[in-house]
Amino acid sequence: MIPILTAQQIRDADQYTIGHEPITSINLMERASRAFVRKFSTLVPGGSRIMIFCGTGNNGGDGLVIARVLIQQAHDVSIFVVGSMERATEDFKVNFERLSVLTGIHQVANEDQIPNIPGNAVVIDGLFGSGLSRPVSGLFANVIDQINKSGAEVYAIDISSGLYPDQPLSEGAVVEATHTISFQTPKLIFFLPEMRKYVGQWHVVDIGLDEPFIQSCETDAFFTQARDIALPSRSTFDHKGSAGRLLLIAGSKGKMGAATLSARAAMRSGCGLLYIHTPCCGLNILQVNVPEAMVIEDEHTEVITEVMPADNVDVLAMGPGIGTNSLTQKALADLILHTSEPMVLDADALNILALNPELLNALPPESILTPHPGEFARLVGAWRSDFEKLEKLRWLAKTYQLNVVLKGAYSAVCSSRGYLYFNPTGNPGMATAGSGDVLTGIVAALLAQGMAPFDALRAGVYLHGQAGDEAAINVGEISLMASDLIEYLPAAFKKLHF
Ligand SMILES: NC(=O)C1=CN([C@@H]2O[C@H](COP(=O)(O)OP(=O)(O)OC[C@H]3O[C@@H](n4cnc5c(N)ncnc54)[C@H](OP(=O)(O)O)[C@@H]3O)[C@@H](O)[C@H]2O)[C@@H](O)CC1
Ligand SMILES: [K+]
Repeated sequence: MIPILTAQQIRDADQYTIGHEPITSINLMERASRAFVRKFSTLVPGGSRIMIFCGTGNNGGDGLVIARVLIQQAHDVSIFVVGSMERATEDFKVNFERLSVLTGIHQVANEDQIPNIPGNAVVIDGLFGSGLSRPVSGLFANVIDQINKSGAEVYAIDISSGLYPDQPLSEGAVVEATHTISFQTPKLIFFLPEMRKYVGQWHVVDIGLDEPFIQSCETDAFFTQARDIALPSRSTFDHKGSAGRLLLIAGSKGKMGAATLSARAAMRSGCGLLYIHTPCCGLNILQVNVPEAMVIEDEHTEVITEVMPADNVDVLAMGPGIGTNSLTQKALADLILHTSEPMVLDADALNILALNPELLNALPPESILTPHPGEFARLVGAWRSDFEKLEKLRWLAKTYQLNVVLKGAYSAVCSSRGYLYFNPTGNPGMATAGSGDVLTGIVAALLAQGMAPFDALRAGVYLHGQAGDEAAINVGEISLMASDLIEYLPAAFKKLHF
């Protein structure tokens, strides 16, 4: 996993690397900027007119190095330095001298000197990086306004000017980048939907900061990588009873599709034995659609009214398609009170929890919740910013000792200790009916096979997204539907067994 560092930790990593590699700070700037150019060159067609805007801090210093390297590669480059040279950093000054030998540098000291930016130009934004200390206003804001209005493609160096790596949106001007080429580690804001407009598509380039130092930084947020995902192992002497016995409590009249999707996803995820508790109306549907499962009928024809834990199952999962009938509410409450092992709750089970919040206290510790943003809001109330949303996620997980995933782009998986792991897989095509039911089946099956609850959740979210990515390659994001996720689960599992 990749630790997500604060602005201060990034500065510390820079300083540590300078002192211990050792490398001079001017050479580290050179190395970072050359890494930027290597990535930039893969994204921008040759022959583009490139306009580089620099502040006089080290982000601007990077801009000057990038200008020099691009000029040496025969690109058409114009450079604009905004703000006072008196405040320039040492490394900026050295690179200013080096560049001056090769080309003229435009100074922008007032509004009249802001250049016209054609829509077909490529802008490189080096106004501010991680050293931003206040909202951007005045001349800098005017320059940013021109950049945003121009319609040109914008490549931010390290981070869009006006954004803090680890804080909510400031009130000042912010560059709306189409791409951000960031140094060494992704920044927290890259994972937040409200920042998308400013960050654009992000890329991280290795600038050789000290890896042991980065790994030793204390943080509670990470970006999950494939190598972090463990899977249950099968041994020669396994039989269906030892490969995980799951009781899925799902379905109600008109919502048997949710039960079917969950059940099939569980079987595709290695569940050894699957029981499905469902209202009588679901019997035939499930027997036909999931012949691998054993179906237990509720007394009621249309909704679930009573279900208890049984000795012959390892894990309980409840929610897909169950509705929120008062009889089902009571069934869930009774089940929770009689269960001591971690269970998986999704969909209407979460809505029932929101209607009866006292049940949260009774949930077995380490249970797993898989809300989408609507269900999450019902559980914790509305939020004003994505930062507040993450705080609420941590609060829910820590207060009730739960493992919770907040589904969406970069689904945030939170452990009961409040550690956040952003998931790298998945695509917008997965925002489709039944997608969540598939996730429930995958996670419950992994849990039933003996994985620790947090590991099962993180792996399930990763595999679900990977199946979505495999499906999207073949059917496209628009046509993608939840049953495709199940079809492509084998490919997702195979990919992890490299
Ligand atoms: N450290 C390293 O070795 C490496 C660093 N690298 C690069 O350096 C970047 C960080 O550089 P940095 O720390 O110099 O800060 P940067 O963002 O350029 O600007 C600071 C200047 O802006 C000013 N200022 C701030 N806010 C303002 C506002 N709203 N309006 C107006 N002014 C404002 C601020 O003023 P002050 O707050 O001091 O008053 C100060 O003068 C980093 O993102 C990466 O690109 C790489 O080369 C790798 C090696
Ligand atoms: K920048």
